[in-house]
Amino acid sequence: MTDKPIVVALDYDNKADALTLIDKLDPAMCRLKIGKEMFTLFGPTLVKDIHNRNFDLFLDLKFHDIPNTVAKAVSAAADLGVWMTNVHASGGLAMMQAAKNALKSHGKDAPLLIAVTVLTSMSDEDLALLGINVPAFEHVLRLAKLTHQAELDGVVCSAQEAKLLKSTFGEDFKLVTPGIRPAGSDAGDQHRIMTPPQAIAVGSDYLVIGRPITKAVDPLAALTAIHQSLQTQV
Ligand SMILES: O=c1ccn([C@@H]2O[C@H](COP(=O)(O)O)[C@@H](O)[C@H]2O)c(=O)[nH]1
Repeated sequence: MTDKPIVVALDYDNKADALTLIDKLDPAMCRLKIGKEMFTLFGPTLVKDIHNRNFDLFLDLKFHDIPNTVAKAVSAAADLGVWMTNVHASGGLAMMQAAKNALKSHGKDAPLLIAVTVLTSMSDEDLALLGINVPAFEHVLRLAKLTHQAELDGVVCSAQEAKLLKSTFGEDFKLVTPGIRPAGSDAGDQHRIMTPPQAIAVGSDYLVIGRPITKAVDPLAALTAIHQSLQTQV
């Protein structure tokens, strides 16, 4: 199992609430993620606040635009010193290659760069509405192949595709899996889900977990329970 596989997704509209939770967490137990909501509301200052608390930060902005624009956005994310950032694989090979090239000048300080395949909220039926008439796992595999060809560090996928992707691309290709739900917890808008121990067992490197922790009555207890459920299976 990867060192510190849990990435807590902070989707708050209130910075004080987010910092209250962060101040209860231990950077030795988890990494953090902020996405479009928190970055739009609180910007690079929030990134600094999180870095000052010694957490690795995944800046989940899922860039998807023309290659030149995405390259500049990824470079700006790298300038913030984040641990990981991402683009949409659907932006295509040239876009992903431009993003990767933009990180060359950051050398060893470059963040991990991964690409979103098929959002974990999407089912086969949702894909069919877009004219994609193959099961989600096939489209994930197709986009992961493109991502691998562009020499990115890995993909965002669901844990349901993890076994297939690990056996196809090998151990070094990182699998970052949202749609993680402890047994009995509410799936919400997520479709392709798996429990934390199952996700690790099938090859997920990083488990992105939001509401099962942040909406719990006791978020620290929820995180600790998930952390312990992973330790017992090592
Ligand atoms: O395919 C994807 C890509 C990103 N996400 C993000 O992960 C978290 C999941 O939060 P939960 O509350 O655990 O559902 C959220 O920030 C999404 O933007 C994803 O879910 N699926």
